[in-house]
Amino acid sequence: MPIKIIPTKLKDVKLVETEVFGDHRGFFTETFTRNKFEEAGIDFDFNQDNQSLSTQPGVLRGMHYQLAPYTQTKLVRVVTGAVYDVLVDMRKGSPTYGEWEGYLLSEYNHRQLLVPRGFAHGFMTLTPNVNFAYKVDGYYEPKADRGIAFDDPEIGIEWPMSLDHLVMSEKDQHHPTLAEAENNFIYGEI
Ligand SMILES: Cc1cn([C@H]2C[C@H](O)[C@@H](COP(=O)(O)OP(=O)(O)O[C@H]3O[C@H](C)C(=O)[C@H](O)[C@H]3O)O2)c(=O)[nH]c1=O
Repeated sequence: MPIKIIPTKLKDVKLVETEVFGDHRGFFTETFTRNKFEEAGIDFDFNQDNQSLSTQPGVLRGMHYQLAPYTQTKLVRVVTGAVYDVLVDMRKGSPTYGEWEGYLLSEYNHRQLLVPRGFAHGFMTLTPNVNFAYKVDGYYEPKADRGIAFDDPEIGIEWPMSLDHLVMSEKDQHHPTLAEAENNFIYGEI
């Protein structure tokens, strides 16, 4: 079965579903198969694999990106648990610049999300013990690591849980707004 691609409201952002083989033991799925993904139009030279564990519901990581030339395409998925995954289009000139969209990714729907370069990415955990795994096609570069505020009123992300008791890193509590943020993304040039 070919990879199923589900388009989204945001330009160039895709949800991805691979074939899941369930049986009395559980399930098997190929989470990444280069030729099948290429046939589906997802052709990136992933060079780093990441995993994070978030132990509680209400952990919010984001909204992160790396400045050019250290931008990253990300292929993200949830191994255990469930998250509300959110993207913001930061590409100046994009038809969806400044817009956001959220996606339910979980161990149950097996959905993956392709995050193009030039998007801020974050997620809120909906369950305990969320193992979040993702591939990137650009190495981590601390000097290019940036973020925008998860609660930027001009973006207006509608998170599914109360913002009163979030579990966040110190840096994620103090990002600038999109309007204030350092941003060198030009649509069509990254
Ligand atoms: C991202 C990254 C981090 N680190 C180190 C840096 C820190 O000492 C530690 C935790 O990093 P951070 O707090 O940035 O981790 P997250 O909050 O999960 O950030 C990630 O989560 C959001 C949702 C993303 O989309 C990004 O991939 C990434 O920013 O891992 C590395 O050594 N390599 C890396 O590639």
